[in-house]
Amino acid sequence: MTDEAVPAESNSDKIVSAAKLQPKRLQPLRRLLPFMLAYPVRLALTVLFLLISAITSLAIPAMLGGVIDQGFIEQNLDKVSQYGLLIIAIAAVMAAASGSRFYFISVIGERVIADLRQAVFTHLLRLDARYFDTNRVGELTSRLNGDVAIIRGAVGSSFSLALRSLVTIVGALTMMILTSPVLTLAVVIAAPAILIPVVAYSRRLRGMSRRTQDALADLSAMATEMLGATRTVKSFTQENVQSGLYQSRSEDSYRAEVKRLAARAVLVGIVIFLGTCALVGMVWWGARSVFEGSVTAGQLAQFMVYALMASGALTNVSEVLGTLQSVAGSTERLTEILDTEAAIEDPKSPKPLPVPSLGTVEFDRVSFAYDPSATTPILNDVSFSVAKGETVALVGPSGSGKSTTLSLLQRFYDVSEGAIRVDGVDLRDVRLAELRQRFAYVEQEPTIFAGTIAENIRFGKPDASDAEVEAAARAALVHDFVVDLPLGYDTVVGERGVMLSGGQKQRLAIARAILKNAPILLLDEATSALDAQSERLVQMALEHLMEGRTTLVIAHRLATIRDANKILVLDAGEIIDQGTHEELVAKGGRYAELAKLQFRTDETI
Ligand SMILES: Nc1ncnc2c1ncn2[C@@H]1O[C@H](COP(=O)(O)OP(=O)(O)OP(=O)(O)O)[C@@H](O)[C@H]1O
Repeated sequence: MTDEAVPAESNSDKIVSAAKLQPKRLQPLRRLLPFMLAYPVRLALTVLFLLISAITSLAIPAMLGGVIDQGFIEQNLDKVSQYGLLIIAIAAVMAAASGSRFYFISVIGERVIADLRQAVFTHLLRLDARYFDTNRVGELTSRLNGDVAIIRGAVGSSFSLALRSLVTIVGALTMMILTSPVLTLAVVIAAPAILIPVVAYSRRLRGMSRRTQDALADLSAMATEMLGATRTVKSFTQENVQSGLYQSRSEDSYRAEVKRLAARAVLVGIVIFLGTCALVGMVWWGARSVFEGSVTAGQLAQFMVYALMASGALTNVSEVLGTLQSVAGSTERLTEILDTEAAIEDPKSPKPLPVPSLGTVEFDRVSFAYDPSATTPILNDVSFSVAKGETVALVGPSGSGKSTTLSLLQRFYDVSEGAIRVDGVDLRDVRLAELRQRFAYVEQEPTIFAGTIAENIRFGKPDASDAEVEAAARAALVHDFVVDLPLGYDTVVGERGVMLSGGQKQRLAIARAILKNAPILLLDEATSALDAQSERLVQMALEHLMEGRTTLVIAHRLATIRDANKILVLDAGEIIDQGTHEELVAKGGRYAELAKLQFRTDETI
């Protein structure tokens, strides 16, 4: 009985999946069609091999009927041999066709997945900053990985199985009718007696399965969060607390799963019992027909094989439909990304920026809010201009809008009112790539990628020669520590540059900016103090970078501020004062207060 329990259990699963089916939820699958239709030859070959394999597999039971009636019953060994050879020949064709069908549909599946993944990734990179403000990166990568994996697992095999099963059902039913219309009618009438109770019961299972999945999702979200923050967990000695929390959630998931399994066990029992009753009924009815002489023994055997093929195919279809439903869900989540339009795109008729660059920046009565419905703007009526080669420092308390100013300048967001001009041209009239080529941006906490040092420096100019990379590295004082590394520029720096010190990371980011060689430098000075030696090296690297470039700097260091041609004092999104350091100090007031509190003076101590 245990041997039977295995297929019976998987059948119940399939039937449960069928019960979950809601046809309209399969609609998103249509979006996969264009990806498949892009490969018409492979698709046509798949259909061809599918038909050949289905037809040949239907021919074999017909041979079986002949073997029994003309071979076994008449005890004619020659006939058995003839049919045997025929079956072997048909099986050879069927094997070749099935293998080819599997190969072609799987290859199409892989191709579709690769194309879809690429389309989503490319599209995501084009979307604007606002999109990433409102969508969690973790969720997006999970869509890119998880949803693609779900589709990948199903597209090739499930489509193949669904097509083959549908053809088999139609073929087997036709052959059943041809073999014995009366027996077919009996089967068709008896089938609902089994299906109805099973479907009704499996509805209960549906809700349970969702609860298990929710509990599991909760568990994996917690693991991702905690494993990404092991240092914080250890530092606050929360290992045991978090482990306990994880355990209690894990137990929830376990209990939900046990409940579901118990319910499924009942379903398996129902399926085994009703299935056996049906089989006994069919054998009894078939035997009666043989005794009456309305069918031969061979025809009965043939009929039963077709009936088994049809029921196998039916359970396959139901299983596939269940799988396709989750594929539809994943497809929907991915196409949602593809359907999102970037709020910031290239203008319809772009204007060219002057060549060579004028190196000027102008904010003209700019107002801006991240949330368009907000009543108080983040920047309010901000106007200033930076001439070629000038250094302008932005200072102000936390949250006053300094980083926002640099984001707007690179057109990560569009201004709500007013205009920003670079080299005399409104940002919104310039192609995004052309605009951003004008800036070298050094972030406060520079992004270091998991590749090698050379790859990190080359990030903005992938075709730079080794000599150019080294020249930039020398200017940024990166070369000195690189030569001491065993693999030099080919040293892998680890995710987020974990193998580098804070000062080294900053110099690496400066080398990257030097190599980009853009006319306007946007600099967000690090607030965290480096030791004096590191600080001096970063300062020297920055001086190389600033040479001959227009610079807009969010300043935290007194040295930068002293050297600036102009200081803009921001407060709550407004420029409350501007001038040189000496002028502003002489005025006293807000700037002098701020300077005392905020600016790092370690270099003057
Ligand atoms: N992506 C965002 N979405 C919504 N609000 C934001 C976003 N970025 C910043 N803000 C808000 O805009 C205001 C200005 O932030 P901004 O980062 O420009 O200030 P800042 O002067 O650079 O501050 P800090 O010196 O602390 O970096 C803050 O109130 C902040 O909460």
